[in-house]
Amino acid sequence: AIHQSFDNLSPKSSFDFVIIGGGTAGSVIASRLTEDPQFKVLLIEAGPSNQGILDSEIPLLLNEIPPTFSWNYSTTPQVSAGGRVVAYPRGYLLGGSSSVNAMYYTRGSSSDFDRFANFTGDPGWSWTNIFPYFLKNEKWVPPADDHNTNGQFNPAFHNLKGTGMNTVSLPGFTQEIDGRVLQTSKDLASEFPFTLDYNNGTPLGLGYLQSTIGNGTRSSSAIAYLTPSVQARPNLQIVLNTRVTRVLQTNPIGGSKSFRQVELSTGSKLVTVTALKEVILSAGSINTPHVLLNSGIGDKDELTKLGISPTFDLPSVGKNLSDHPGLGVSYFVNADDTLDSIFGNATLESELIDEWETNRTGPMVTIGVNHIVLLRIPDNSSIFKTFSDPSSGQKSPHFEISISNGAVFAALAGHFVTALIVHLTPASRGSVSLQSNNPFDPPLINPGFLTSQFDVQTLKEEVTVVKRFFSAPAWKGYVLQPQGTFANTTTDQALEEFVINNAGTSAHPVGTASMSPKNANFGVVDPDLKVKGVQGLRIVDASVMPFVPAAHPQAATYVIAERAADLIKAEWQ
Ligand SMILES: Cc1cc2nc3c(=O)[nH]c(=O)nc-3n(C[C@H](O)[C@H](O)[C@H](O)COP(=O)(O)OP(=O)(O)OC[C@H]3O[C@@H](n4cnc5c(N)ncnc54)[C@H](O)[C@@H]3O)c2cc1C
Repeated sequence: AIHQSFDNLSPKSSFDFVIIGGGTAGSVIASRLTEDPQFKVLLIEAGPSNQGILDSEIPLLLNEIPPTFSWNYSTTPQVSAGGRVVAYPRGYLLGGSSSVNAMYYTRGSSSDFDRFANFTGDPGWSWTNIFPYFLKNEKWVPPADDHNTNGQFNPAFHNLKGTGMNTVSLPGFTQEIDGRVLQTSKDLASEFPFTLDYNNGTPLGLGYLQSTIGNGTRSSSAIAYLTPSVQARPNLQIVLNTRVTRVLQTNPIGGSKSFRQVELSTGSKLVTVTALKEVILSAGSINTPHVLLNSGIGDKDELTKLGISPTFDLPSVGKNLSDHPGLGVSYFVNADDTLDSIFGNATLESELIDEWETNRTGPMVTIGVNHIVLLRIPDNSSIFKTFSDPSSGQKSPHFEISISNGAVFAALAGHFVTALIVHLTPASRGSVSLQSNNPFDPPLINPGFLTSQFDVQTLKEEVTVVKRFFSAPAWKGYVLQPQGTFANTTTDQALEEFVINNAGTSAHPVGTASMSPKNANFGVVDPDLKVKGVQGLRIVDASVMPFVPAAHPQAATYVIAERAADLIKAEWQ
């Protein structure tokens, strides 16, 4: 059942597992654990339901999702990025960030997962062992326009059997620029070669975007895993609009501290609920360390300074924040049929929403990006004379370029083509910390953007690669002058200033409750995702990744959650 408030829950209820956060990972865990009727599960979500939010359902309207469904965080001033305070979106509703994200489905490279395995000493995280979980999560479906997809993906790497959960598809609406994008992979084949499927473990080249979209509609963790039949399970209770403030100590087990109790706010008062088996913290890369630190689990000296009694000294909590800095550059184009026409014209937008509601067709069924390019900085680049390569391997990209038929991610007057750069291998690291001992105060989020010169120098190089992309013959007569301050990036210094003044978040934070080897004196969780040194508390969300993968991280989050569900079931069944 779904409850709008904690007060609606029967006071007699008892739970084997209490999951904090009904987001991307938390919804997977709730769904998988309650497949076993013997497990009673409580899922607590701070935000409201995901139902009936049109801007969340319609892919192209992702930027119009109201701020009521975000935690509305922002960063601390980013000293190496012009002192700017950067908005930091996080989903605040059932499905979490999967209900508000941009729906890119990118798994990362095989070496990203092999690095997880080597770093943690657990072969279970390797690409080979994780691959079945991609197929367990993914439900490959035809695109919204049902076009022939031969030559646009490799079926060998996907689950076409209908047994998966999360719908994934190719773009269901052709953009006017698609032919030019594909022609660029021929015009400049050595730099931008076509790849049939970037989700095959070696994501290098220009390929068709795969998205978590089915029938022209967003697929989120809530939609895919908390279906009406899952919600109807007698062993699952979902409580919305309920914020967890802390995890509390329960009786020690085998001489170790135990944290099986959850403190939450009903809106008017703080109450507790205790798990018989485990508390699973799935509040995401920002709020998971926030809950831990408020609970006294973190660096004991830092907590003491804030007036919080340390309950367990774990200095790595909130450290190692890794995010992909990104930026967009646009060119004016010699056309008037770009996506910009839609956003400047309320009548047209509403007609296209009507088309979407009636047929699930038209431009609303995509995110406005049909192709992405995944590339490495060449080995002989002078950058590597100064910096070591932070990528996970030779077949793993350093950056991604998405090509969009408009300035879809910015409100600009005119007609544009846009390249969105995601710098996939940041060397900078940041942190999540507390500003006070009040659990309702937002955390201090410092991604440390551009604190490593590697990130500045590679982003400069990445912008230069975009310029080469649009210099291909395919764009002749179509691409006009660069838009805004991008037009001024004709000198090295101006390019550097452009990067420093424009790089922002791709909303991909990970690493703040990182896995580490079982007996390591750093890290937050063991490879089985149990919090180090304590009992009854596990973390399952993007925060456990020790390195940010060379990909938008929802696919990695899904497979981590799928494997975690198996680990938890194996332990308690
Ligand atoms: C705007 C945006 C665009 C993105 N685009 C993409 C993309 O295109 N492709 C991609 O792969 N990735 C994308 N990402 C990243 C991806 O969505 C996340 O990495 C992933 O969803 C994280 O999953 P999670 O389970 O760790 O956290 P979340 O999905 O954020 O879940 C955390 C949940 O916990 C709840 N919660 C937090 N604190 C508490 C508390 N104290 N009490 C109760 N509940 C709490 C939250 O409300 C939320 O529902 C994007 C993210 C954002 C925000």
